[in-house]
Amino acid sequence: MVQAYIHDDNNDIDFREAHNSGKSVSIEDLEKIGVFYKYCATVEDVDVIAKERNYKNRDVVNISKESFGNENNMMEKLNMFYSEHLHEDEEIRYCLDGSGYFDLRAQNDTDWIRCRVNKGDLLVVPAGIYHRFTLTTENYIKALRLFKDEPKWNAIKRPDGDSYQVREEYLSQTKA
Ligand SMILES: CSCCC(=O)C(=O)O
Ligand SMILES: [Fe+2]
Repeated sequence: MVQAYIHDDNNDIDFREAHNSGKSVSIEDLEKIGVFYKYCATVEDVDVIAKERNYKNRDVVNISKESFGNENNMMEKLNMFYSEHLHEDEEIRYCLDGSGYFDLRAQNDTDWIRCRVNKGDLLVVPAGIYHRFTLTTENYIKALRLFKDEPKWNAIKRPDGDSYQVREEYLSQTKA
């Protein structure tokens, strides 16, 4: 089950630590910022949602020291995922094993909402939301990435994303 809360914004400790401020965030609050969450016990459960939401393609990513050869290569990748960005498509991730944190900008565009995903958690991050990703201190995730069309990963960093239509559409759909 996803665990969501306001990030403590303490940049003095590793971004893979929990950073739990103690202010919890509900699934309903996640829905208000356009995020879809569902616990799926099996990949067959994911297939049902993929059919409903017309996700036609998928691949698997494995992020760990072993999959990137060494700690430095892994950290380089983590630093890329951790820089605030948005996508023009949904970011659809199902945790097959391990764990990770998806940080999502709250409606106030100031707080980070941290979502910890573990095995079985399906999270859909909407197009146009600023977000970032990191591993937990477990340093390992294996995730299914689903796509509406061809698999692609095009991250648009802040503030470049501000001028994108998908950003304006996201803001108009989720304004408080
Ligand atoms: C677990 S996939 C890594 C996260 C990602 O693809 C992203 O933040 O865009
Ligand atoms: Fe992303």
